[in-house]
Amino acid sequence: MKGTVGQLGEFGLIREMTSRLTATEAVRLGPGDDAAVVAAPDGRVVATTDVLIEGRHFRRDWSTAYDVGRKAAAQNLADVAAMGAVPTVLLLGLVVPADLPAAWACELMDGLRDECQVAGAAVAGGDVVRGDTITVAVTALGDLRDRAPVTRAGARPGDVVAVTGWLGWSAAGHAVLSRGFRSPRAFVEAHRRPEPPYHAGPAAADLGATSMIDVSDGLVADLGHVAAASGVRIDLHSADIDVPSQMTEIGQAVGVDPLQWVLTGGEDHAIVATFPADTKLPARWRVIGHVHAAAAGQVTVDGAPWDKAGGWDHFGDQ
Ligand SMILES: Nc1ncnc2c1ncn2[C@@H]1O[C@H](COP(=O)(O)OP(=O)(O)OP(=O)(O)O)[C@@H](O)[C@H]1O
Ligand SMILES: Cc1ncc(C[n+]2csc(CCOP(=O)(O)O)c2C)c(N)n1
Ligand SMILES: [Mg+2]
Ligand SMILES: [Mg+2]
Ligand SMILES: [Mg+2]
Repeated sequence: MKGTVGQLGEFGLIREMTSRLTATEAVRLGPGDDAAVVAAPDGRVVATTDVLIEGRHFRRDWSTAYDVGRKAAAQNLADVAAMGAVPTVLLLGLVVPADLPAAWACELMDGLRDECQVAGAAVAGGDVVRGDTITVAVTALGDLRDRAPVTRAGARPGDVVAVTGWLGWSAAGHAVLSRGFRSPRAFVEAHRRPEPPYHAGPAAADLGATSMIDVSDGLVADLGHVAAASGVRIDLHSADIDVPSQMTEIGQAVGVDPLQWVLTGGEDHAIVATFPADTKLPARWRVIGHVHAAAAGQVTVDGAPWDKAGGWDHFGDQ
Protein backbone atom coordinates (compact mmCIF):
# COMPACT_ATOMS: atom_id res chain seq x y z
CA MET A 1 0.00 0.00 0.00
CA LYS A 2 1.49 3.35 -1.11
CA GLY A 3 0.72 6.89 0.09
CA THR A 4 -0.64 8.49 3.21
CA VAL A 5 -4.01 8.43 4.88
CA GLY A 6 -4.49 12.02 3.68
CA GLN A 7 -3.84 11.05 0.05
CA LEU A 8 -6.29 8.16 0.26
CA GLY A 9 -9.02 10.27 1.90
CA GLU A 10 -11.51 9.19 4.52
CA PHE A 11 -13.63 6.93 2.35
CA GLY A 12 -10.72 5.48 0.40
CA LEU A 13 -9.12 4.59 3.73
CA ILE A 14 -12.31 3.00 5.06
CA ARG A 15 -12.62 0.97 1.83
CA GLU A 16 -9.02 -0.25 2.10
CA MET A 17 -9.29 -1.06 5.79
CA THR A 18 -12.62 -2.85 5.68
CA SER A 19 -11.70 -4.86 2.57
CA ARG A 20 -9.26 -6.76 4.80
CA LEU A 21 -11.94 -8.10 7.12
CA THR A 22 -13.57 -11.49 7.21
CA ALA A 23 -17.17 -12.21 8.20
CA THR A 24 -18.34 -14.40 11.07
CA GLU A 25 -21.64 -15.85 12.22
CA ALA A 26 -22.12 -13.08 14.82
CA VAL A 27 -21.81 -10.23 12.28
CA ARG A 28 -25.12 -10.31 10.43
CA LEU A 29 -24.46 -6.99 8.69
CA GLY A 30 -21.41 -4.75 8.55
CA PRO A 31 -19.22 -2.90 8.12
CA GLY A 32 -20.68 -0.59 5.44
CA ASP A 33 -24.02 0.68 6.73
CA ASP A 34 -24.95 3.18 9.46
CA ALA A 35 -24.49 0.46 12.07
CA ALA A 36 -23.61 -3.20 12.19
CA VAL A 37 -26.14 -5.88 13.06
CA VAL A 38 -24.74 -8.34 15.59
CA ALA A 39 -26.39 -11.59 16.64
CA ALA A 40 -26.92 -11.82 20.40
CA PRO A 41 -28.34 -15.30 20.96
CA ASP A 42 -28.00 -15.05 24.73
CA GLY A 43 -30.07 -11.86 24.89
CA ARG A 44 -27.56 -10.24 27.25
CA VAL A 45 -24.55 -8.54 25.62
CA VAL A 46 -21.22 -8.04 27.39
CA ALA A 47 -19.77 -4.66 26.31
CA THR A 48 -16.40 -3.09 27.10
CA THR A 49 -14.09 -0.42 25.71
CA ASP A 50 -10.40 0.49 26.05
CA VAL A 51 -8.28 3.17 24.39
CA LEU A 52 -4.64 3.04 23.24
CA ILE A 53 -2.69 6.27 22.70
CA GLU A 54 0.61 6.60 20.87
CA GLY A 55 3.44 7.43 23.29
CA ARG A 56 1.47 6.22 26.31
CA HIS A 57 0.44 2.69 25.30
CA PHE A 58 2.68 2.04 22.33
CA ARG A 59 5.57 3.49 20.35
CA ARG A 60 5.89 3.13 16.61
CA ASP A 61 9.62 2.45 16.95
CA TRP A 62 8.88 -0.43 19.36
CA SER A 63 5.80 -1.98 17.80
CA THR A 64 4.53 -2.41 14.25
CA ALA A 65 1.02 -1.33 13.32
CA TYR A 66 0.16 -5.03 13.19
CA ASP A 67 1.39 -5.46 16.80
CA VAL A 68 -0.67 -2.48 17.95
CA GLY A 69 -3.75 -3.97 16.28
CA ARG A 70 -3.18 -7.32 17.98
CA LYS A 71 -2.73 -5.61 21.35
CA ALA A 72 -5.72 -3.25 20.99
CA ALA A 73 -7.94 -6.23 20.20
CA ALA A 74 -6.40 -8.42 22.90
CA GLN A 75 -6.93 -5.98 25.75
CA ASN A 76 -10.62 -5.68 24.91
CA LEU A 77 -11.26 -9.34 24.11
CA ALA A 78 -9.62 -10.25 27.43
CA ASP A 79 -12.13 -8.05 29.28
CA VAL A 80 -14.99 -9.91 27.61
CA ALA A 81 -13.42 -13.27 28.51
CA ALA A 82 -12.86 -12.14 32.11
CA MET A 83 -16.65 -11.79 32.49
CA GLY A 84 -17.01 -15.44 31.46
CA ALA A 85 -18.28 -14.50 27.99
CA VAL A 86 -17.22 -15.43 24.47
CA PRO A 87 -16.16 -12.38 22.41
CA THR A 88 -18.30 -11.76 19.33
CA VAL A 89 -17.40 -8.43 17.70
CA LEU A 90 -15.12 -5.44 17.88
CA LEU A 91 -15.65 -1.82 16.82
CA LEU A 92 -12.64 0.38 16.03
CA GLY A 93 -12.52 4.14 16.62
CA LEU A 94 -9.35 5.39 14.94
CA VAL A 95 -7.77 8.85 15.14
CA VAL A 96 -4.79 9.40 12.80
CA PRO A 97 -2.81 12.32 11.38
CA ALA A 98 -3.13 12.92 7.62
CA ASP A 99 0.56 12.20 6.98
CA LEU A 100 0.37 8.69 8.45
CA PRO A 101 1.24 6.05 5.83
CA ALA A 102 -2.01 4.37 4.78
CA ALA A 103 -0.21 1.03 5.17
CA TRP A 104 0.00 1.68 8.93
CA ALA A 105 -3.79 1.90 9.25
CA CYS A 106 -4.28 -1.16 7.06
CA GLU A 107 -1.76 -3.24 9.00
CA LEU A 108 -3.41 -2.15 12.25
CA MET A 109 -6.64 -3.59 10.86
CA ASP A 110 -4.84 -6.83 9.92
CA GLY A 111 -3.71 -7.12 13.56
CA LEU A 112 -7.20 -6.50 14.91
CA ARG A 113 -8.66 -9.02 12.47
CA ASP A 114 -6.14 -11.74 13.34
CA GLU A 115 -6.43 -11.31 17.11
CA CYS A 116 -10.22 -11.39 16.78
CA GLN A 117 -9.87 -14.66 14.92
CA VAL A 118 -7.89 -16.17 17.82
CA ALA A 119 -10.82 -15.36 20.12
CA GLY A 120 -13.56 -16.28 17.63
CA ALA A 121 -14.65 -12.66 17.08
CA ALA A 122 -14.65 -10.25 14.11
CA VAL A 123 -14.44 -6.50 13.43
CA ALA A 124 -17.97 -5.25 12.73
CA GLY A 125 -17.40 -1.53 12.17
CA GLY A 126 -15.74 1.64 13.37
CA ASP A 127 -14.90 5.25 12.62
CA VAL A 128 -11.89 7.14 11.27
CA VAL A 129 -11.11 10.81 11.94
CA ARG A 130 -8.10 13.08 11.62
CA GLY A 131 -6.23 14.09 14.78
CA ASP A 132 -2.72 14.83 15.97
CA THR A 133 -2.12 11.78 18.16
CA ILE A 134 -2.76 8.23 16.96
CA THR A 135 -5.59 6.91 19.10
CA VAL A 136 -7.01 3.43 18.84
CA ALA A 137 -10.31 3.16 20.70
CA VAL A 138 -11.79 -0.32 20.62
CA THR A 139 -15.16 -1.55 21.83
CA ALA A 140 -15.78 -5.27 22.18
CA LEU A 141 -19.01 -7.17 22.64
CA GLY A 142 -19.48 -10.71 23.86
CA ASP A 143 -22.00 -13.46 24.41
CA LEU A 144 -22.50 -15.09 27.83
CA ARG A 145 -24.19 -18.15 26.25
CA ASP A 146 -26.41 -18.86 29.28
CA ARG A 147 -23.56 -18.40 31.76
CA ALA A 148 -23.96 -16.09 34.75
CA PRO A 149 -21.43 -13.24 34.46
CA VAL A 150 -18.42 -13.70 36.74
CA THR A 151 -17.92 -10.29 38.37
CA ARG A 152 -15.25 -8.76 40.60
CA ALA A 153 -17.64 -8.93 43.55
CA GLY A 154 -18.12 -12.65 44.24
CA ALA A 155 -14.90 -13.74 46.03
CA ARG A 156 -15.67 -15.41 49.38
CA PRO A 157 -13.46 -16.12 52.43
CA GLY A 158 -11.98 -19.61 52.05
CA ASP A 159 -11.77 -19.41 48.21
CA VAL A 160 -8.48 -20.03 46.43
CA VAL A 161 -7.00 -17.46 44.04
CA ALA A 162 -5.79 -18.99 40.76
CA VAL A 163 -4.23 -17.56 37.63
CA THR A 164 -3.71 -18.66 34.05
CA GLY A 165 -1.67 -16.86 31.39
CA TRP A 166 1.50 -14.80 31.59
CA LEU A 167 2.50 -12.48 34.46
CA GLY A 168 5.27 -9.89 34.23
CA TRP A 169 6.42 -10.77 30.72
CA SER A 170 5.14 -7.58 29.11
CA ALA A 171 6.65 -5.45 31.91
CA ALA A 172 10.02 -7.18 31.50
CA GLY A 173 9.79 -6.59 27.73
CA HIS A 174 8.95 -2.94 28.36
CA ALA A 175 11.97 -2.62 30.68
CA VAL A 176 14.21 -4.05 27.96
CA LEU A 177 12.79 -1.80 25.22
CA SER A 178 13.00 1.31 27.47
CA ARG A 179 16.71 0.69 27.86
CA GLY A 180 17.22 0.56 24.09
CA PHE A 181 17.51 -3.23 23.72
CA ARG A 182 15.51 -5.51 21.44
CA SER A 183 16.13 -8.81 23.22
CA PRO A 184 15.51 -11.24 24.89
CA ARG A 185 12.99 -11.69 22.14
CA ALA A 186 10.37 -13.65 24.13
CA PHE A 187 9.82 -10.74 26.53
CA VAL A 188 9.86 -8.06 23.84
CA GLU A 189 7.34 -10.11 21.84
CA ALA A 190 5.19 -10.51 24.96
CA HIS A 191 5.13 -6.72 25.30
CA ARG A 192 4.25 -6.23 21.64
CA ARG A 193 1.63 -8.95 21.43
CA PRO A 194 0.07 -10.20 24.65
CA GLU A 195 -1.52 -13.65 24.53
CA PRO A 196 -4.54 -13.62 26.84
CA PRO A 197 -5.96 -17.09 27.58
CA TYR A 198 -9.39 -16.19 26.16
CA HIS A 199 -11.06 -19.59 26.49
CA ALA A 200 -10.06 -19.76 30.19
CA GLY A 201 -12.68 -17.06 30.94
CA PRO A 202 -15.79 -19.03 29.99
CA ALA A 203 -14.06 -22.21 31.24
CA ALA A 204 -13.57 -20.61 34.67
CA ALA A 205 -17.25 -19.66 34.74
CA ASP A 206 -18.12 -23.31 34.04
CA LEU A 207 -15.76 -24.44 36.82
CA GLY A 208 -17.70 -22.26 39.29
CA ALA A 209 -15.40 -19.23 39.57
CA THR A 210 -16.76 -16.85 42.19
CA SER A 211 -14.93 -13.76 40.84
CA MET A 212 -12.67 -13.00 37.90
CA ILE A 213 -10.58 -10.19 36.36
CA ASP A 214 -7.96 -9.87 33.64
CA VAL A 215 -4.58 -8.45 34.67
CA SER A 216 -4.22 -5.20 32.71
CA ASP A 217 -2.62 -2.92 35.31
CA GLY A 218 -0.80 -5.41 37.56
CA LEU A 219 -1.73 -8.46 39.64
CA VAL A 220 -1.80 -6.62 42.99
CA ALA A 221 -3.71 -3.62 41.58
CA ASP A 222 -6.26 -5.75 39.75
CA LEU A 223 -6.79 -8.12 42.68
CA GLY A 224 -7.25 -4.96 44.73
CA HIS A 225 -10.40 -4.30 42.66
CA VAL A 226 -11.63 -7.81 43.43
CA ALA A 227 -10.82 -7.41 47.15
CA ALA A 228 -12.67 -4.08 47.29
CA ALA A 229 -15.69 -5.21 45.27
CA SER A 230 -16.00 -8.51 47.18
CA GLY A 231 -15.29 -7.08 50.65
CA VAL A 232 -12.48 -9.56 51.30
CA ARG A 233 -8.70 -9.63 51.76
CA ILE A 234 -6.66 -11.46 49.14
CA ASP A 235 -3.35 -12.91 50.30
CA LEU A 236 -0.81 -13.92 47.66
CA HIS A 237 1.83 -16.58 48.39
CA SER A 238 5.04 -15.45 46.74
CA ALA A 239 6.53 -18.97 46.86
CA ASP A 240 3.71 -20.18 44.56
CA ILE A 241 4.24 -17.40 42.02
CA ASP A 242 6.70 -18.53 39.38
CA VAL A 243 9.51 -16.16 38.36
CA PRO A 244 11.09 -17.63 35.20
CA SER A 245 14.91 -17.87 35.39
CA GLN A 246 15.25 -15.77 32.22
CA MET A 247 13.27 -13.02 33.93
CA THR A 248 15.59 -13.20 36.93
CA GLU A 249 18.55 -12.75 34.56
CA ILE A 250 17.02 -9.64 32.95
CA GLY A 251 16.16 -8.31 36.40
CA GLN A 252 19.81 -8.65 37.42
CA ALA A 253 20.96 -6.98 34.18
CA VAL A 254 18.68 -3.94 34.62
CA GLY A 255 18.65 -3.78 38.43
CA VAL A 256 14.97 -4.62 39.01
CA ASP A 257 13.54 -7.30 41.33
CA PRO A 258 11.68 -9.51 38.81
CA LEU A 259 8.99 -10.31 41.39
CA GLN A 260 8.03 -6.66 40.98
CA TRP A 261 7.22 -7.31 37.29
CA VAL A 262 5.25 -10.45 38.13
CA LEU A 263 3.25 -8.80 40.94
CA THR A 264 2.69 -5.36 39.43
CA GLY A 265 3.39 -5.53 35.66
CA GLY A 266 0.28 -5.08 33.51
CA GLU A 267 -0.60 -5.72 29.88
CA ASP A 268 -0.16 -9.51 29.79
CA HIS A 269 -3.90 -9.98 30.36
CA ALA A 270 -3.57 -13.14 32.38
CA ILE A 271 -6.90 -14.20 33.86
CA VAL A 272 -7.13 -14.46 37.64
CA ALA A 273 -10.14 -15.93 39.36
CA THR A 274 -11.30 -17.14 42.77
CA PHE A 275 -12.81 -20.59 43.21
CA PRO A 276 -14.30 -22.52 46.14
CA ALA A 277 -11.40 -24.40 47.80
CA ASP A 278 -12.70 -27.85 46.78
CA THR A 279 -12.77 -27.00 43.02
CA LYS A 280 -10.79 -29.46 40.87
CA LEU A 281 -8.77 -27.02 38.77
CA PRO A 282 -7.21 -28.12 35.46
CA ALA A 283 -3.38 -27.91 35.35
CA ARG A 284 -3.37 -24.60 33.48
CA TRP A 285 -4.55 -22.84 36.67
CA ARG A 286 -1.87 -22.08 39.28
CA VAL A 287 -3.13 -21.47 42.83
CA ILE A 288 -1.30 -18.35 44.04
CA GLY A 289 -3.26 -17.25 47.10
CA HIS A 290 -6.29 -17.39 49.35
CA VAL A 291 -9.26 -15.21 50.22
CA HIS A 292 -9.77 -14.03 53.83
CA ALA A 293 -12.49 -12.13 55.68
CA ALA A 294 -10.38 -9.85 57.90
CA ALA A 295 -8.92 -6.54 56.61
CA ALA A 296 -11.43 -6.37 53.73
CA GLY A 297 -10.35 -4.51 50.59
CA GLN A 298 -6.66 -5.29 51.04
CA VAL A 299 -4.18 -7.32 49.02
CA THR A 300 -1.36 -8.80 51.09
CA VAL A 301 1.73 -10.73 50.00
CA ASP A 302 2.75 -13.49 52.41
CA GLY A 303 0.46 -11.86 54.98
CA ALA A 304 2.05 -8.40 54.79
CA PRO A 305 0.33 -5.39 53.16
CA TRP A 306 1.83 -4.49 49.78
CA ASP A 307 3.05 -0.95 50.39
CA LYS A 308 4.41 -0.17 46.89
CA ALA A 309 2.34 0.66 43.81
CA GLY A 310 0.26 -2.36 42.81
CA GLY A 311 0.39 -1.55 39.13
CA TRP A 312 -0.21 1.03 36.44
CA ASP A 313 -2.27 4.16 37.15
CA HIS A 314 -2.67 6.60 34.24
CA PHE A 315 -2.60 9.51 36.64
CA GLY A 316 0.16 8.09 38.81
CA ASP A 317 3.80 9.07 38.39
CA GLN A 318 4.80 6.65 35.59
N1 LIG B 1 -14.80 7.09 31.23
C1 LIG B 1 -15.55 6.15 31.77
N2 LIG B 1 -16.88 6.21 31.73
C2 LIG B 1 -17.63 5.25 32.26
N3 LIG B 1 -17.16 4.16 32.85
C3 LIG B 1 -15.84 4.03 32.91
C4 LIG B 1 -14.96 5.01 32.39
N4 LIG B 1 -13.68 4.61 32.59
C5 LIG B 1 -13.77 3.42 33.19
N5 LIG B 1 -15.06 3.06 33.40
C6 LIG B 1 -15.56 1.83 34.01
O1 LIG B 1 -14.84 1.56 35.19
C7 LIG B 1 -14.57 0.16 35.35
C8 LIG B 1 -13.07 -0.05 35.53
O2 LIG B 1 -12.42 0.41 34.35
P1 LIG B 1 -10.95 -0.04 33.98
O3 LIG B 1 -10.62 0.64 32.69
O4 LIG B 1 -10.05 0.12 35.12
O5 LIG B 1 -11.15 -1.62 33.74
P2 LIG B 1 -10.46 -2.51 32.65
O6 LIG B 1 -10.84 -2.01 31.31
O7 LIG B 1 -10.78 -3.90 32.99
O8 LIG B 1 -8.92 -2.22 32.90
P3 LIG B 1 -7.84 -1.62 31.86
O9 LIG B 1 -8.42 -0.35 31.29
O10 LIG B 1 -6.65 -1.43 32.71
O11 LIG B 1 -7.66 -2.68 30.81
C9 LIG B 1 -15.14 -0.51 34.11
O12 LIG B 1 -16.39 -1.06 34.42
C10 LIG B 1 -15.30 0.64 33.12
O13 LIG B 1 -16.38 0.44 32.22
C1 LIG C 1 5.27 3.55 25.30
C2 LIG C 1 4.76 2.80 26.49
N1 LIG C 1 5.03 3.23 27.74
C3 LIG C 1 4.55 2.57 28.82
C4 LIG C 1 3.81 1.43 28.66
C5 LIG C 1 3.29 0.68 29.86
N2 LIG C 1 1.84 0.81 30.05
C6 LIG C 1 1.08 1.69 29.39
S1 LIG C 1 -0.56 1.56 29.80
C7 LIG C 1 -0.26 0.31 30.89
C8 LIG C 1 -1.36 -0.34 31.71
C9 LIG C 1 -2.53 -0.80 30.89
O1 LIG C 1 -3.16 0.26 30.21
P1 LIG C 1 -4.71 0.58 30.33
O2 LIG C 1 -5.02 0.70 31.80
O3 LIG C 1 -4.96 1.86 29.61
O4 LIG C 1 -5.42 -0.59 29.71
C10 LIG C 1 1.10 0.02 30.92
C11 LIG C 1 1.73 -1.03 31.76
C12 LIG C 1 3.55 1.01 27.33
N3 LIG C 1 2.80 -0.07 27.05
N4 LIG C 1 4.05 1.71 26.27
MG1 LIG D 1 -10.41 -0.09 30.77
MG1 LIG E 1 -10.05 -5.75 32.71
MG1 LIG F 1 -5.80 0.20 33.36
